[in-house]
Amino acid sequence: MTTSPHELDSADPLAAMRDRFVIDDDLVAYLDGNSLGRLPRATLDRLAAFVREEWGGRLIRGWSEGWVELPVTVGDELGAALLGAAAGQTVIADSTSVCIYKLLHAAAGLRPGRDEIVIDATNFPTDRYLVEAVAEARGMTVRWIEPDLVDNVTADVLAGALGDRTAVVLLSHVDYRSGTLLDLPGLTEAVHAAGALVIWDLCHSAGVVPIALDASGADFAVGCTYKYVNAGPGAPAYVYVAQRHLTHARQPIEGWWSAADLFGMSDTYEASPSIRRMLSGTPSVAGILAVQEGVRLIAEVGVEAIRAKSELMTGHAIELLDELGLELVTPGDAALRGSHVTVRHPDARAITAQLIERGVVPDFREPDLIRLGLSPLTTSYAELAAATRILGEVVAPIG
Ligand SMILES: Cc1ncc(COP(=O)(O)O)c(C=O)c1O
Ligand SMILES: Nc1c(O)cccc1C(=O)C[C@H](N)C(=O)O
Repeated sequence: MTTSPHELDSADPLAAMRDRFVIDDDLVAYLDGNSLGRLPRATLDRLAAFVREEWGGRLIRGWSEGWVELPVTVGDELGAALLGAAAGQTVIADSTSVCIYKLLHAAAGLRPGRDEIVIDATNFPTDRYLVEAVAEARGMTVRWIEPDLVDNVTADVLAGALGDRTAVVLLSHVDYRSGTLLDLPGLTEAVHAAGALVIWDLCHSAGVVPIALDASGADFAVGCTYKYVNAGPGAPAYVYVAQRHLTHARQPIEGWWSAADLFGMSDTYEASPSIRRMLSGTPSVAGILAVQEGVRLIAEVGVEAIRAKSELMTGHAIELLDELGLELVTPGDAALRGSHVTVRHPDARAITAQLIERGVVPDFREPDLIRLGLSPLTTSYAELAAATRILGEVVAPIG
């Protein structure tokens, strides 16, 4: 006999976390937490208090009462809870795209004499566009890897692209379409063996997949906070720079916030010796506070527990989708996938529109993919069951 969604929710050790989020929408199922996570109740209170008391009450004094340090203190919290990063290597800043731009320049600058940037053709558009832009600006060449969408960047595929011209490799830890999880330690080692540096885009893995950047010897990493970190639309991103690169890495938007003495108003620029050198201008205090609340919720239960639920839930989703006879483009092996599951269907766009009409929110990705994001802190088995039941009703007449 199959286990009911109610029984699965009752047995879920993270089920109570759902109550820590605002869930007052009219949806049957929200399966898009991998694009925009739900609003934590703590964030609602924290931001209201910040606006009223800190901004409203303290005004400019807030900068010397803690705001200036926030990018680094919250960066350290995020690094410790989500990235396996010791303090002093992670900072909250800008958007993922801007941070990727900074890191590509910084990494390329550390490998003078090498003129290739390697990236896979399946990577997220902003990553691909920025690699092209930075390569052009620096007179470098883009070396494209063309992996299979499901297998994605394996050691073999990457090996064929690396050589003594490789300066930098940019990889996404979890593929935004297939959900394939790459071997971060293994691929990092392969890049290093070629004498190159690696930048990891952790957008679709941080908060749902345990990550050990320090232990893996990763050079650089970047990611957004509005997905599994639940920090809200447009919340700032984070940048990780391994300690050993900190004093040498130079980024291209050096402003007063990356300078050694922020309020020194010096005539000449001297980069901060700390991770602050990755900042540029005034950060969004409200945005960083939202990141802090999201990180604290994850830290409370730990990424390992989140991953355990994610593996079970994505496995359960795959079973339900298999029963509907749908084609999956997500690895069947839990060790090889992140926390979203993707279906390929020629009518994916129309199906997604019908699902949304019936209160089920997944997302559609060009050209024929429907992505179901399972966010372990907020997604219930009841939601997943309702979504797949409705999906079955929608696809049945189409075939
Ligand atoms: C893998 C990946 N990288 C980068 C981004 C874009 O980052 P942003 O728009 O926050 O700069 C996203 C999602 O939007 C993404 O999924
Ligand atoms: N960042 C987004 C946005 O500003 C608008 C709509 C969606 C997004 C997303 O995050 C998309 C997401 N990265 C994806 O994997 O497709």
